[in-house]
Amino acid sequence: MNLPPFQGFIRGTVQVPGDKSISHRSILFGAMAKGKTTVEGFLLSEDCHRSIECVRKVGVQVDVDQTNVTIQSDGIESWQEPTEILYTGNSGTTTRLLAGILASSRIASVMIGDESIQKRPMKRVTDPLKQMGAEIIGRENSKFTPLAIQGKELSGIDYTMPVASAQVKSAILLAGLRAKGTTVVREQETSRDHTERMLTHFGVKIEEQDRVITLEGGQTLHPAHIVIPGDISSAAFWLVAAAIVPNSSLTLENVGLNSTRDGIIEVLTDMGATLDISKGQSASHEEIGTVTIQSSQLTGLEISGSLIPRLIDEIPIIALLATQAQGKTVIRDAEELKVKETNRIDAVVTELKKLGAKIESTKDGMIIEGPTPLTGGKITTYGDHRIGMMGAIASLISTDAILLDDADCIAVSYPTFFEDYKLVTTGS
Ligand SMILES: O=C(O)C1=C[C@@H](OP(=O)(O)O)[C@@H](O)[C@H](O)C1
Ligand SMILES: C=C(OP(=O)(O)O)C(=O)O
Repeated sequence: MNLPPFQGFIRGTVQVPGDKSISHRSILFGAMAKGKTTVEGFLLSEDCHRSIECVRKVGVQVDVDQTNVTIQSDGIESWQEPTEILYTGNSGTTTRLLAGILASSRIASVMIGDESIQKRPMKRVTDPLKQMGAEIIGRENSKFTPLAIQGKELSGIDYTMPVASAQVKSAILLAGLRAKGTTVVREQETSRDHTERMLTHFGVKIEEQDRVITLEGGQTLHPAHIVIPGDISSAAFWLVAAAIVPNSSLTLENVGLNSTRDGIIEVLTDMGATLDISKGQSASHEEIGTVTIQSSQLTGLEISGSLIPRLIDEIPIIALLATQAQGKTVIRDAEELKVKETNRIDAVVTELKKLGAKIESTKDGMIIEGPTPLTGGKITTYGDHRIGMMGAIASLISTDAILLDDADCIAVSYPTFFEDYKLVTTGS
């Protein structure tokens, strides 16, 4: 896709599509509950379709009507053994959360994903699940998919997380729900807590104190109605666009503002962006609000430690933001980027360098010097939606056209991205 250089400013009001993390959970938890779960504001992206297809294969009925979804299930105890392999595509969230759920079910199943998923680490979930008694076989001693899982009764676990990962935390908690005894997950850094919030919404008793999450086994989920907020990880692309294109002003409505996900707001504020945030009423245990941003002078800063999990998926677009900030931006403690859809440290540094950015990789992040005017060029996405969107936003400030080798991958999380691109650049 060829994106010509842009000469105007960013303006208008955008409602980004539903949150991807919460959309996955609505399907998976709805499939575990006995009865009818209804969802509003569902994200109709490729990754979320993978979650829907997987639960359909175990006998759960899912009806999609635009962004309204109905899940009708007889409960996880009635899941049927799938005759086909469960295909999780590009979705780490589907693969890892489902691994925990299937391990505690009573059915045998096999899961496989696309080329990228086949390279992503699974031992981080298979190890603790096996400690709970799970029967899992996977490539290279359960390091990678395909994973073959024979569901059975598990025992609770007291597990200290070696990495900040909501997918690992969720897999253990979901397995713990049907296990004997208590499951305790201890986090060193807080990762997104959508699972804990949504389990509460489904009537599960779960406690969190000082990064220690505890639940008793033998609990069932009660069907619920879920309202999904706009995805702050999608909103981040427009927030950055408005921050770096001179004379811009943009409003994002109905954005999820969960405090375990709002690191991008903190970074923009600390860099000197002009932001106005009004929090609305929470829906389905998640905070929601409206964010307005205006372009302004930006200054580089350090991003590290507990802030990293709060903005892990936003680092590609934050790197682009940092190319336009005065001084140095240092991103540390972000090794996890190496095991996403692609190695996002290498991908971001290689691709932004092609556009003339002053950016270097480090062992756990990157260092960016700004402000630097960006040229056009050919961006390789590596099939990674977030690299694709970073490239598209770069075209809003580049002097020449940006050529994206594969814009289709953006549909993994944001299928209507280019409609909103047109909206914010043309006003309609
Ligand atoms: O739980 C989730 O919905 C997610 C958790 C994060 O992954 P990790 O758990 O690997 O950190 C994030 O990068 C991913 O996009 C979605
Ligand atoms: C890493 C991501 O998702 P997942 O882990 O679900 O593939 C992402 O959306 O950036």
